[in-house]
Amino acid sequence: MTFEKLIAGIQPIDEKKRQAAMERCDQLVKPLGSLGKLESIACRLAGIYGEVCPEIKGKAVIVMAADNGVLEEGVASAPKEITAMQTLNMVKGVTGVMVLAKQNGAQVRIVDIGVDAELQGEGLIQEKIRRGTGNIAKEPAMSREEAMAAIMVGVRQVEALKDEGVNLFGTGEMGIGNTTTSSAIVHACFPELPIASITGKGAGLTEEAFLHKQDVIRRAVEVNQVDGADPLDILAKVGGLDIAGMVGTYLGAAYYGLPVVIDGVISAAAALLASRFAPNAREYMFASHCSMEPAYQAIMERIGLEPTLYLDMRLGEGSGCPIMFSVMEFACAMQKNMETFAETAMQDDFLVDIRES
Ligand SMILES: Cc1cc2ncn([C@H]3O[C@H](COP(=O)(O)O)[C@@H](O)[C@H]3O)c2cc1C
Ligand SMILES: O=C(O)c1cccnc1
Repeated sequence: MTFEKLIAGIQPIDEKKRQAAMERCDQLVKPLGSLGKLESIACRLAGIYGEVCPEIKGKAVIVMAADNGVLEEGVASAPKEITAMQTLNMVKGVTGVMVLAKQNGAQVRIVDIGVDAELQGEGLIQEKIRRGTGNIAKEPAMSREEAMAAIMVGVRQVEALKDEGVNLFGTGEMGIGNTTTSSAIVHACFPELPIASITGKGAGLTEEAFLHKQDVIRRAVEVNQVDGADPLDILAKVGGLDIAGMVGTYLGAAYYGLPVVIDGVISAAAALLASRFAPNAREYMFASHCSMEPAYQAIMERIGLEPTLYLDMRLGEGSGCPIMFSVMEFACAMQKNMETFAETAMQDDFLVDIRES
């Protein structure tokens, strides 16, 4: 598959099916709108799957692990080795996303797309484009070709899982320093926003290092002369391999007409770029929880998505996705298993009375 074919193949969702689902939802034995976001989730899933009563058959979070060269600027409290260590912990099944996914019954695919170490582990997918990226404060993270290759890694993961029966995806990552690259992407896309308003402390930082992180984000976009209108330029110059792989997950899911869940701020930065590559891709995205990182809200407001859950989470890894999968399963159960007033064979005049009260 070529990149051009991928982008050209991303179609809008089936609006007629979404409308038909809304009609059924409005007929269910409940006051109109009373199941809130479960209703809008079920109806958008109906438009995606082309079924009035959508059904989730298989779920997977795809975790992209990579190192970020910008770490040498002192923008993160954790050392680089944590990326490799935590990737192996994922393989062992003991990290946050692994435990939450197991609880939901979702599988997790862990992809080494650019960790700066030779990793081995059962089930670890080896798709290393290069060992870590360049330091974006001084040079591009990677070449355009490398960014494109990393996107296609994500697309191929979706393709393989789809063939195994997965029809709901989640995006995850592991890469120390990637809240810096995420904020740099947001700065390149929305230069009008003050950098302080789109920068957070990531996994934890001192006040002094936090101010320095803002300066690094400013310099990264300046030094690389990023073209804010070209998503590939942004991704290659100030992004990362982890984020590029996630862009591929979004675009792949949208190409195959399947829903995909956004986790935290890094995942949201990838969603932002994916929607710049293909505006229709946004219709396949579901926001899970509201990350505590400030750039998250800035992205969501601008791409027009609303977080579903407020859990004060700021872990990343894809940890919000399995929680959202459960919410989406509840939404499908509502749509399929509740009965309509007509199905329960109530009298029409009585029905009008109670529904209008
Ligand atoms: C032990 C540990 C486990 C993590 N799991 C996810 N992250 C999260 O923190 C990193 C981003 O934050 P920053 O930009 O500040 O480095 C990413 O790896 C993200 O997944 C972790 C971070 C740490 C330290
Ligand atoms: O929102 C996130 O995903 C996040 C926040 C802080 C650190 N790592 C991830």
